[in-house]
Parts: sequence; C-alpha cells; structure tokens
Amino acid sequence: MEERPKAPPHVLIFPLPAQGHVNSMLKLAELLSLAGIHVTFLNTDHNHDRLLRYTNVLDRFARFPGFQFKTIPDGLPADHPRTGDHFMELFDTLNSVTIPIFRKMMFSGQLNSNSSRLPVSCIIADGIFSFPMDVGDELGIPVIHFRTISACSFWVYFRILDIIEAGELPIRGNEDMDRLISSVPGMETFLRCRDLPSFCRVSNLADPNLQLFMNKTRQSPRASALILNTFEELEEPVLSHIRTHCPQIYTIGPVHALLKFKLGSETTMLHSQSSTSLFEVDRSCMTWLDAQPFKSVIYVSFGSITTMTKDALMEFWHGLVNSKKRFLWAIRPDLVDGKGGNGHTPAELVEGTKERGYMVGWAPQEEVLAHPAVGGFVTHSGWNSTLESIVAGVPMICLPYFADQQVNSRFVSEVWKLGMDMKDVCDRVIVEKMMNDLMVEKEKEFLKSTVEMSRLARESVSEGGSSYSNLDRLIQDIRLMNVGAKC
Ligand SMILES: O=c1ccn([C@@H]2O[C@H](COP(=O)(O)OP(=O)(O)O[C@H]3O[C@H](CO)[C@@H](O)[C@H](O)[C@H]3O)[C@@H](O)[C@H]2O)c(=O)[nH]1
Ligand SMILES: C[C@H]1CC[C@@H]2C(C(=O)O)=CO[C@@H](O)[C@@H]21
Repeated sequence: MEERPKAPPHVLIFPLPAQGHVNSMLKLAELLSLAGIHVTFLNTDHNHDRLLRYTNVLDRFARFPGFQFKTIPDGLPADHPRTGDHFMELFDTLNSVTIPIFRKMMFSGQLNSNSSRLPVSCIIADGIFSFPMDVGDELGIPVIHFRTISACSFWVYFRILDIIEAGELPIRGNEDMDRLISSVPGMETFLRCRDLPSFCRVSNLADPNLQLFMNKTRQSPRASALILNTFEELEEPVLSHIRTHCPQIYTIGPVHALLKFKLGSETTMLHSQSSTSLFEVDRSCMTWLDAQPFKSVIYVSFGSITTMTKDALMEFWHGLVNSKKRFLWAIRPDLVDGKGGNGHTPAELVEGTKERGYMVGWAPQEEVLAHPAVGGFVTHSGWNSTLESIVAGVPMICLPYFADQQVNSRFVSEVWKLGMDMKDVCDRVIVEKMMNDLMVEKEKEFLKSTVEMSRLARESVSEGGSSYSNLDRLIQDIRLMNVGAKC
C-alpha cells in the first residue's frame, strides 16, 4: 500500500508581547514557513490589532497555508501605556490572565482547528517565559527557548546569582558604579557595575524585577534548546560560556538579514516594508534622506519601550542641534513620560531642526540605516537596533534605557569598537561632542570595525555561513521532533 505523505511538523511560536520580541520571532516564523513547516504564531490581541493596522502581514503570510495567527489577551486595559516603567506590569497580568488561557488553549487542542495540520509538535517560546516549559513537560511537547536579546546580555543575566553570591551586588551608590565585576567569566576586564542590566541598580536584592530576570534566565537550561538572534563571529567567546549550561544553541542571527537573504530576489515591495511594525511607519523621511549628502545624517531612535522625561529630551535635543549635524529623529508620540519641563520649545531648537533635521513618529528603520546618507545612529541599544546597525555598517552612539541595553552598549563601545557609550552622561555638552566624534574626529577609527563586522554579519547569513547553516540544523531538528504530540 502506498504510504500517505506525512504532514509537516507544527510549531507554536509565542513571543513576549513587545515590538523587539515580535520582530525577530515573526521573522523566524516566516523562515520556518518558507521551509514548509506549519506555524501557529500566538500574538496578544493588543499587538495583533496593531500589526494588522500597520502592516501587510496577512498578505505576506497568505502564501503559507500552514501558517495561522492565534491571539490571546495580555490582561492589560486597552489604554495601558505598555512603555517605560509601566512595561513590567505586563508580567503581573501575564501570570493572572494569559497563562491560564494559554494552558486551556494547549490542553483543549484548539490550535489544531485545521485537519491538515498536525498537533503542535514543538513550542518555540520567548526565553523570558518559563510557563511553556511546564505545559510542554505535561503534554510531552519539546520547548525551545528563543531569547531575543544578545548572547552577552543573556550571559550576564545568567550570572547574576553568582555576582550576588560573590558579594559584588548590591552597588554601593554612585561612586561604586565604575567598579569591575569579576563574576562573569570572559568579562572580568571591562564589565563595570554601570554596565550591568538596569535591574541590578537596586539596593534590595529581593527586588521583584531583579529576581524575575535572574530566575527566568536560569530556567533556559530546562528547554530542549536555545535560539539566539546573534552570529558566532560576533559573540563566539560568550557563546562558548553559555554552551556549558545550554549545549544545544542555534545562533541564527541577524534574523532580519537571514530572512532577507532567503527571500533574495523575491524581495518585492511586499517585503521591503517592515512587516512587523506595531506603529504607523512614516516613509516621508526616505524622500528627505534622498536629498542629503553621503553619510551626513545622524539617525536617532530609542526603540519601542523607552520613555524620557521632558528635561532629558530637551538636554539631548540641545546637544543634537548644537552639534550642527543633520539628523533624522524617530520620536514616538509616547516617548515623553510627561514629567518636568514646561510645554515651551526654545526657538533655537525649532530653527535648528527646521534647518538640518527631520522628525517622524516611527521610521522604516532597516531602510533608513541602509540609506547612503546615514552616517551614524544614536540608539537605545535594543538588540534589534544594534544588529540592524551592524548589518548596515553604521557606527553607534549608545544611550541605553533599561534591561539588556546597558550590557549591549558596553560591548558596542569596548569590545566590538563599533561606537561610543553615552550611558549615564547624557548632557548637551557631551551629546554635542559625541556627535562630532562619531561623524568627524573618530569617523575613520570606526569605519574599519563597522565595515568588517558588517561583512561578517552578511557572510553568516549567506549560503554556507554559520547562521544560515544553523537555521538548516534547527529545521532538521524540528522535523525530527514531529512525533504527534497530545495537544
Ligand atoms: O522608528 C522606528 C524605531 C524602531 N523600529 C524597529 O523597532 C525595532 C526595535 O527593536 P529593539 O531595537 O530591539 O528595541 P525595543 O523595541 O526597545 O526592544 C525590546 O526588545 C529587545 C529584544 O529583546 C531588547 O533588546 C530591548 O532592550 C527591548 O526594549 C527594530 O527592529 C527597529 O528597526 C522601526 O522600525 N522604526
Ligand atoms: C522588559 C523586558 C522583560 C524581558 C525582556 C527582555 C529580555 O531580557 O528578554 C529585554 O528587554 C525587554 O524587551 C523585556
């Protein structure tokens, strides 16, 4: 009797509901779909509405009959800001609302609505989530962690307990910030207290956020494997330390570049626009960029979660304008957290911006960074932004806000030599000086390292490159997991 061809494996992908996480995990969903794997992408209702509103994502995935979106509540009220200090409130409602619904969803088999789709045979869950592993254990479904941050920040999080046990935390005030930390193997010579994740800046070691990051990261060895959006050539020394705890690692980054490479000539207008944006993209800045000289513009963006006081924003803006450099600033309408300042914008800022600047609420960032007019990037050091800058070969000025960003910015400046770190020193004089250093004084210094790292990044996602091959290995291993789970 002729054997019926077996249906492809079915992977459930569940990101933390934040732009920086949805980005890389949706790109992985597309890569797996291209390989013929069936994918269910679980979005929160809130983010799904925004994704549908601002992208062509449905058109883009329509060609994959095995792909489906499912949604789940995040438990927060619709008008909750989901930014700044408020972001961590999400973890309370994930616990009280989302997790019970997720369990029900998994145990009831609701995800298998289509008879041509096998039951979920593998869960790829955000690496900050541990509950999918509990569900996976109960249902006999392997869970792979996808941690969307850098390997270097993952390793620092992983070692927080060791840092505490060595008596290196808590930090003892401002004068203690430049003390070197010795309990993170591989980073003894450059990691200072100020470079630890922001959640370490507490006097009480029982602080819930510190505990959350520390404990969740320590759960990753429970997963069948760990996916990281990085590439071997960038983070090899750190990766070898992580492998002593999590031996099965797939480095498949930069994922945005890997997807672009895989799509190749298929990259039509359908794909050229960022398809993962939770904000309305204003493309008018591309026309403005077209009119600017080669490498003359500093692009400024602080990602999707950062907030700033009005005073901090004014200080930064003054420095930017005083530098006399051209700039494009993606300034989210909810960037300012409302405290401080008086509504008045000084005339010199209005004038300077009119003369040399352009502002949008949300830019097509990958395209902006690839534009020949862009010569520098002021970034909050979110990991996607850092990777996008590396691929584009654009040097960075880092102004980290929270979490992994403090670690990333130290690596950008001190280890990879791809830019400068402005953490904790952002006044108008420093801003002006750093803009000049980046674009003029140190331009040549950074050119060599940015060109070389960009080459390595592109090589890693090309045929035969490390990330390209690791994706193939991941796909093969997912196929081997296809053993009909109970869900
Ligand atoms: O105007 C803009 C601004 C940003 N982006 C895109 O938005 C993403 C932002 O991602 P990221 O740079 O990682 O920043 P966050 O949105 O802040 O990401 C969160 O998630 C990241 C991945 O876990 C973490 O590294 C960050 O610290 C965390 O804040 C990038 O792909 C950008 O290209 C745009 O398209 N247009
Ligand atoms: C606010 C943070 C919670 C976890 C996420 C994260 C991570 O370490 O995985 C980094 O920054 C933010 O995106 C998230």
